Amino acid sequence: MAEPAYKRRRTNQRSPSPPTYKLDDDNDDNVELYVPVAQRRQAKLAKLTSWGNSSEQTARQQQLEQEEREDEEREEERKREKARKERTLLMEAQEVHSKKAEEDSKKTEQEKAEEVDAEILAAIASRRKLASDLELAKGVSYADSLKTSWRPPRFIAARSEEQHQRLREKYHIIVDGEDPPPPIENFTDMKVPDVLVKFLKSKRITKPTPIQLQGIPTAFAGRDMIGIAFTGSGKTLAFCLPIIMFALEEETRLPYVRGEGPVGVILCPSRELATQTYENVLTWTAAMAKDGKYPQLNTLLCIGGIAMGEQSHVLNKGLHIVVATPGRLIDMLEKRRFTFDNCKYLCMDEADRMIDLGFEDDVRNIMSFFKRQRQTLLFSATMPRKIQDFAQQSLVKPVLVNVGRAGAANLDVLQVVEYVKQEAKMVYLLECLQKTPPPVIIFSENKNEVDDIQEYLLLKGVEAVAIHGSKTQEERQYAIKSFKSGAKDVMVASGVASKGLDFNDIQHVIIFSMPKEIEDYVHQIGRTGRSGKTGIATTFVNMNTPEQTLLDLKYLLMEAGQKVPPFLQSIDDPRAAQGGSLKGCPVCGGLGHGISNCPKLEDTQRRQMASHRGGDDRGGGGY
Ligand SMILES: Nc1ncnc2c1ncn2[C@@H]1O[C@H](COP(=O)(O)OP(=O)(O)OP(=O)(O)O)[C@@H](O)[C@H]1O
Repeated sequence: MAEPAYKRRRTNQRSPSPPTYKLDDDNDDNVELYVPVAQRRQAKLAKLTSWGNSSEQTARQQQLEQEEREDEEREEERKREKARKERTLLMEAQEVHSKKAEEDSKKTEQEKAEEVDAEILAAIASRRKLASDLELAKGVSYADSLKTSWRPPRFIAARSEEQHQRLREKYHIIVDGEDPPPPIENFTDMKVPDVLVKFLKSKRITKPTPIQLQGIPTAFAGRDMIGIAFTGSGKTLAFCLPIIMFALEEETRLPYVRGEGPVGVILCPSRELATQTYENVLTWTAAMAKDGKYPQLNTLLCIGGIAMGEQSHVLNKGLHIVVATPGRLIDMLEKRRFTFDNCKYLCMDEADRMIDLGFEDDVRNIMSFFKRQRQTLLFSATMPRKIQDFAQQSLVKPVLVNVGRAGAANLDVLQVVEYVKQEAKMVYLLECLQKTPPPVIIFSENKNEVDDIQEYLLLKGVEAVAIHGSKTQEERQYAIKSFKSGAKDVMVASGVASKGLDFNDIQHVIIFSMPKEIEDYVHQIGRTGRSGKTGIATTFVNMNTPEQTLLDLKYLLMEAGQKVPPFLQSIDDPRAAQGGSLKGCPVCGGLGHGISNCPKLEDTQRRQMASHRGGDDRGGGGY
């Protein structure tokens, strides 16, 4: 009687068969069960010798031995095949690895560094477009620039593109973008009203500077633009004139009444810069209204630290132009003190600084108050490639107008770099002040040091005022006013006063402590040598100045054809030893380092981390 199946299974469990192994894990259909040779031989021998006479058994024995030899050979072959397979995989892996190593070894250190730089740049380039949240959410994008009624004079429009290009080359203007408007060499041909041309002449502004010559026609034509030109080259007029002309056109067509406007807004990263731009706009609009031929335009200064009640007389009329810092502007828009329902023009001065200072979201917020397409203009003396690329994506058919390398120093400034020991700085400062007559600006990176320098100078009988971020709005205004009017000879300032401020005929800029970021240095020395005049900048460096900064400085001096002192000459660029070209940093424009060593990037990341932790680390006094 056959045993029940469950019992047989139990028996098998008690005397288990020898273990079997799969040879080929990848293919279950062809599984070949492997029984070790010794076991196979023993089983076979027992089977063959268990029957027949002795000669038959001997013959079977020999046959068995023969089979065993064949088995062994097969076994050897199987082992060799297995080893071959394993070796091939290993070798393949090794080959791939050594090929990559060979390719890597062919790359210069410079190429490897460039690859790393490109990776870092790609990682930080993931910004959102500079557009309003509504536009972003709805995917609204405009295909065409804003239409304006301005046309260049016929004789200029009739010129060929080659002729335009020759003119640009004459003034070292580089333009980029589709179908750029023509450069125009005088204000009258730009169709600027005679009264304003006369007024500008009275201020010794007779011929447009290169950025004006290409930038004003570009803005008049309604094109979005990025304008880059060195410090003191007249960017303010280039972006104020178009807004004034658009406002005039609107007001002439149908006068603005209370609650209407503005036509356009100019955004600045600091209160001081906004105040200065506002004063320029007031001067130019007043000059036009003076002879009664043109209507009076109303301009509002919208910055933190001043009571808006003071300006209620402007808000009680139709409003044409607003000059603002981001924080106060948002506040006013949210309170609906005015709206951007008919606003068509947005200009950001020192646009890169605005983004650097963390105003990117504020700018986007401001954009969301626009109800229709706007013309957007971004201006700066230093606009590194990273911000240019990012900004270009946010504009409509933009024209890039570039006069000189973004971040290059103004060639009208004689740059002198001196090695001065920390403890000798104060005394040497007095000696340095003798180089030129006043007015002189002294820059320091540190607020306490600004105060110390002012105190020291006052003790020595020098009429000095001081300005930095911890001063009250009144103190800041007093310092600027008394220095501008000539009542004070020396202004001691921290970085806040450096960018964009236009003081009359500064003879000498002394940089008491060299800023870490070379862009700041470019802006600081740029307070002299403005509107075609020459000036001197003396910079103190010593062993406290980071080598990286000194290297940036060395290259900047070389680029500007300035004297490089021996202690700077002796600093070697570690990148030079690695071969290849020494490109400027795309984040800050510094020529002495790549992106991986960028102090500005480090600083931005530090600030971002601080703001993630909840701190508001924004500087610049933009509110
Ligand atoms: N076409 C011109 N001819 C002569 N002087 C001019 C001209 N345009 C502007 N200026 C004068 O040049 C000075 C510097 O101009 P502005 O402040 O606009 O420079 P900027 O390019 O904005 O400099 P920054 O980058 O430092 O802000 C001003 O005093 C201005 O009146």
